[in-house]
Amino acid sequence: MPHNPDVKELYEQIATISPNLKAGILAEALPHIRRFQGKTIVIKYGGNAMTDKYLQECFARDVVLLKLVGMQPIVVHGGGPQIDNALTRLGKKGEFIQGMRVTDKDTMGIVEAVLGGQVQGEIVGLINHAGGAAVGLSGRDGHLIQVKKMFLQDIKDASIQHDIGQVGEVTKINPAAVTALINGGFIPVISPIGSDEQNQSYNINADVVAGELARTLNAEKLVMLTNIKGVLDKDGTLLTHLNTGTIDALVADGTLSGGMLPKISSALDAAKSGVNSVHIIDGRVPHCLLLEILTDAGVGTMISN
Ligand SMILES: Nc1ncnc2c1ncn2[C@@H]1O[C@H](COP(=O)(O)OP(=O)(O)O)[C@@H](O)[C@H]1O
Ligand SMILES: CC(=O)N[C@@H](CCC(=O)OP(=O)(O)O)C(=O)O
Repeated sequence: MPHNPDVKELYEQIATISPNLKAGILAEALPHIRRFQGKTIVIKYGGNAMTDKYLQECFARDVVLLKLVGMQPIVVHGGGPQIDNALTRLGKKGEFIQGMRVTDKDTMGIVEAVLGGQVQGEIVGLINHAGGAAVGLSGRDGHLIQVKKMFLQDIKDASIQHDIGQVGEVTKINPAAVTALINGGFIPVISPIGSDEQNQSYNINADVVAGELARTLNAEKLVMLTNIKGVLDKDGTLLTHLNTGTIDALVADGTLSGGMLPKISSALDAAKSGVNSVHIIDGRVPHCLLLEILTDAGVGTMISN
C-alpha cells in the first residue's frame, strides 16, 4: 500500500475487484503486447508530469513492464518546472517565447545541471529501483543530438525571428548510442541537451527531441505525458483526435499556446514522418502509460497526419 493518502482510495478500490475481473483486464493486454513486441516506443516524460512521488513510481514501473513484455521503451525527459525552481532559488525568472525558454549563458549552466543531473538521476534511479536497467544519456553523449542555434519564427508575423539565446534546432540525430543500449537490454533515459560543431551546449525543448528521435528510429509510437487531459478546445473540452487541418486552425485562433505549441508541432512532424501512433496523454493519471499502450481505452489526444 502506498503512503500517499491521495491514492489510498484507488488501492482500496483495486482490492475489491473480483479475481475474474482482474484476470480479464490482464488478458485484454495480450493483443497489445503481441502487436508491439520488439517495437520502439518513445516516451516523452514532461517535467509537469513528474512532480508527484507516487506518479513517478507508477511511471517507472510501467516503463519496466513494457520492457519486460518485449517492447523497446526510450524515455526523453523534460524538466521545465524543475529548471524554473532552480532559477527562482537564484533570484532569476524563467522567460518563454512560444513555449521555448530564453536561454542565456547562466541559464544554460542551470539547465544542464538540473536536467542532466537532478532530473535524469532521479528518473534513472526510479526505473532501476523498479527492476529495470536504465542508463542516462545527454544529447551530447555519442554525438546523439547535433544542433545549430535556433532563431524562432514569430507565430503571428513570419518576418520576425526571435533570438532566444542558447536554444538548439536539431540538425541531426545519431542514434547509435541509443540503439546500442537498447540492444544491450537497457532503457535509455535522454536529456534534451545538444551540441553544435563548435562543441557548444544548447538547450532543446524535450518535445522536439522526443519527436525527432521517434522519427529517426522509425518508432511505432510516440507518447507524450503532460499535466493536462490532452489538447483542449476553447471551451476546455478534450479533443480526442487531431490532424494537420484541425491543428493549423487551433494555432491560428490561439487555442493552442505556450508549451502546447512545440508539443503539437513535434507530434505532428512525427506522425507525418511515419510514426504509427502519436498521443498526448494525462501524466497525472496513475499508470497512464499502461492504459494507453496495453488496454483498449483511448486516453488523451491522438495526432495523425
Ligand atoms: N489548447 C490547449 N490544450 C491543452 N493545454 C494547452 C493548450 N494550450 C496551452 N496549453 C498549455 O500547455 C501545457 C502543457 O505544456 P507544458 O507546460 O510545456 O508541459 P510539459 O512540461 O508536459 O511539456 C498545459 O498545461 C497547458 O497549460
Ligand atoms: C528550449 C526549451 O524550452 N527547453 C526546455 C527543456 C526542458 C523541457 O522541455 O521540459 P518540459 O518538457 O518539462 O517542458 C526548458 O528549458 O524548459
